[in-house]
This record gives sequence, structure tokens and C-alpha cells, in this order.
Amino acid sequence: MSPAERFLCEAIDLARENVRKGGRPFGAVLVKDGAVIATGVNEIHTTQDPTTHAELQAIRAASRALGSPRLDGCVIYASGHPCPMCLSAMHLTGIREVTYAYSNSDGEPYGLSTAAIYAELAKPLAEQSLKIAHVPVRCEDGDLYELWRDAASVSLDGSGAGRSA
Ligand SMILES: Nc1ccnc(=O)[nH]1
Repeated sequence: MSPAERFLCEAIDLARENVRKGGRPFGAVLVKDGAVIATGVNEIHTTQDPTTHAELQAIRAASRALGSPRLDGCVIYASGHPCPMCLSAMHLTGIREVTYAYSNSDGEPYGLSTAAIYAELAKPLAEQSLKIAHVPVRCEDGDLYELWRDAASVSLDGSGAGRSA
């Protein structure tokens, strides 16, 4: 069994255990330099928080463990195809690689596919079902982003390092 297959089996084992505990069948393992540094399972059934997907929970745990919101060089092994929310979180943290075992097609008959969201996001914004409006209001007390830039300038090197979105 390849290292990737081993980590995927670990993610699937976590997902299986989560199902036994009343949760959804999703697990994730986060690996850095060949070692597992964090794991996660889908916790929506206990948290009532719709963002507690397995991959996000692993990212949260890894960020806590490393004391940083940057997870460059880390790889995620997920039991199921990551949803767009989790994929975005990977982009935000610098994770450049994810491998999954169960596809959206595998999940479709069970209501476990996020393919519909991917299809929606592939459309131009104006054609998506979620209404997104830009109202460029500027309130009093100065510009919000200038406030941030000026606050950033008090950091030691003035680079604003680590403050990217
Ligand atoms: N890939 C996933 C889809 C849905 N929920 C999860 O936790 N993970």
C-alpha cells in the first residue's frame, strides 16, 4: 500500500468511526513531511455548525498545533471529495495538495455529493442562484482599509506579513 493509500485508509477509518457515533461519513488527515499532524471528522451532528466539515476540522486542528494560519507544505487526505468551502480554506492556508477516496459520483446516490455547488460556482457570478450585491457604501470616520493599512504599519517590519486575506 502506498503512503497515500495508507493516509486515505486512515481518513476512511475516522469517517467510519464517526458514522458509528451518529455523524456523517467524512474524515480527513493532514500530513506534513510525511507525518500526520492533525485529523478531523465531520462534526455537524454535535456542533450544529455547518462549517465543521472533516477537512476544515483538520485544518483548524493543524493551525492550532502549528500556531499559524499558514499550512504551506501540508497535504490533506480526505475520505470524500472536498467541497468548495474546504477547497477554499486550503487555498487560504497555502495547502497545495489534496487527495480523496470517495468521489462525488460515489456520494450522489446517498445525498453526499457537493457537485451541485461546484456547478453553481462554475457559472458567472451574475448567473448564480445566490444573489450577491455590491453596494459601495463608505460611512463616516475615514476609510476602513486605510485604517487597516495604518494599523499594519505599526508592525515591526511594516510588511504586514501574515495579514493577507
Ligand atoms: N468532503 C466532505 C463533504 C461533506 N462534508 C465533509 O465533512 N467532507
